[in-house]
Amino acid sequence: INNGWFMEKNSQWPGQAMALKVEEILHVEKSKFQDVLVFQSSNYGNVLVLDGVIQATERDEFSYQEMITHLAMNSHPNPKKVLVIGGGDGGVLREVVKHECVEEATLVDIDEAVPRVSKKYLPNMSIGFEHPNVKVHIGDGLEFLRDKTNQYDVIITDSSDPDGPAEGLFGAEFFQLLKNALTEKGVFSTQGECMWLHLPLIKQVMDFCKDLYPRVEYGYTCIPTYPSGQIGHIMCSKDPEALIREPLRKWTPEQEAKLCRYYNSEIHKAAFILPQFAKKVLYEE
Ligand SMILES: NCCCN[C@H]1CC[C@H](N)CC1
Repeated sequence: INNGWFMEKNSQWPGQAMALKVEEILHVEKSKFQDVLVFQSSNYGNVLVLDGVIQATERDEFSYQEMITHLAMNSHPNPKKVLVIGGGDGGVLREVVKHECVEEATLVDIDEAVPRVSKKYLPNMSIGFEHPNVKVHIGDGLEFLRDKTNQYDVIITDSSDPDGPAEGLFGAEFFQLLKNALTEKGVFSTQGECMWLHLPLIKQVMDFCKDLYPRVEYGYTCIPTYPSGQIGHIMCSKDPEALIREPLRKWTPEQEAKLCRYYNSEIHKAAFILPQFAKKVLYEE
């Protein structure tokens, strides 16, 4: 932070940087896995930063949390058991429990510091931990999955970037373990990175998913404070009949208005309409 500005300079997005004006630094710590920073920004509320990378701001986090969750949840006929890998700030859990069919939502995050810091500085996200059907497990998502078979209807991998503790969540082994852990019509969504910055990585992940799943899609959302203002979700289903690109389940417009600030059944479909440069790389035969 210099002369009152935080700048998200990082080798994963060379030559560019998101900058946010800092009102007050609220928390600085080195956890077992990463540097943790929380600051109050002038115009985006409180901001959570891990290893110098913006993870969530109070002003725009809903875009990412709603889309990574509801694109998957509304692509499953009746999701009762849900697993969240990463997501230690609680935002995805907050979205998962909006679906009344959910009987159990388990969250696995490797770093106990993230839920702890989120509960203190991001109350509108950590509210996700308060639901009675929620269980939290601190540990490595990859290890957690090793002995799970046919257990989860939806798995959401809300990770940081591959450069850091989340590295294993972008590898081929992880997607095989996900497949074992999912039930017959299981659906997963991942933090699928940005089409302006990571197209080769997205292509690589989708290609090894295509060997494992009959349905593989990339859907995206707009979010001002993530690099290049856009982030996607790689979504797969074990059900060859699954649509994914259109919601299988819908709330009424009234429910949508009450429950969501970003997601609705129309933008569910729009999320999978890609610009030519991305469609060509990700879906070329
Ligand atoms: N719930 C926290 C979201 C983590 N996902 C982010 C996606 C964009 C990345 N540059 C940083 C992590």
